[in-house]
Amino acid sequence: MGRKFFVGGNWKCNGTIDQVDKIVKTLNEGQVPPPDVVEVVVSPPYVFLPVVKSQLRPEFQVAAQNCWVKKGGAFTGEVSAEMLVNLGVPWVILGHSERRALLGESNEFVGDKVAYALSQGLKVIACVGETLEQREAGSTVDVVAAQTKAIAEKIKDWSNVVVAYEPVWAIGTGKVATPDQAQEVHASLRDWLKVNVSPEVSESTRIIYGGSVTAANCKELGAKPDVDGFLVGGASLKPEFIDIINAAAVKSA
Ligand SMILES: O=C(CO)COP(=O)(O)O
Repeated sequence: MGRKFFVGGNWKCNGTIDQVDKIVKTLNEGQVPPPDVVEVVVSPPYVFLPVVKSQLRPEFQVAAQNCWVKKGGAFTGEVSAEMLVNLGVPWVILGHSERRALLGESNEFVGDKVAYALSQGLKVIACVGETLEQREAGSTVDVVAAQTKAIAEKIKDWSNVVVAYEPVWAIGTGKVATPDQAQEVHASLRDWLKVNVSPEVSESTRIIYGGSVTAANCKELGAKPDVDGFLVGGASLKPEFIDIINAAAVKSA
């Protein structure tokens, strides 16, 4: 079995209820390939999760953008994995570079979060990626390997994990990685999984690309053999997200 194409929309900290209604309407009306060809997951801010989940076409799923590292309790401002499960939210994005950089989430903390979320039955989109300085210093492969290792040390079962390679310099900048740059890192991540986890996990785990993905660049990126889909930021708030979902056709063609 091949890896099913995966398209995630990370809305980040954006939207009003009126805008959310509009985006959901656009998603619900869009022509997209069937669910056996592409898995679509949209990630609104927490406060909009219930309304999006209740209004979204049933074959699209929702994800939270974060969750707490362990069981809920006296952790003001946090949302626990248990709460997401309780609301029927199947997915969570963890380790996004904005949280790593702005909120100081370390590799180890992200590994703990991934392990806890999986233990509660959530599926995880785990983000890795290098900064511009790290790329220029030639350490891209080492950086993403270290981020992946911190997760691999804490989990055994990868079947509910999607890895999102999101180079920090490409996020929100309009500076997309070239298809070859993306393929190179995706292949190195897949090789890392093969050597350090197992050939089966390497073969079956989806590695998706994020960073300035648009309708204009998604087909070329998605055609690369180790690019199994996308995690889309800015363009996931726009009608072009439907075109990006349709890039799944490059794999099923
Ligand atoms: O961070 C991202 C998705 O998680 C990518 O954001 P942009 O698509 O806006 O560059």
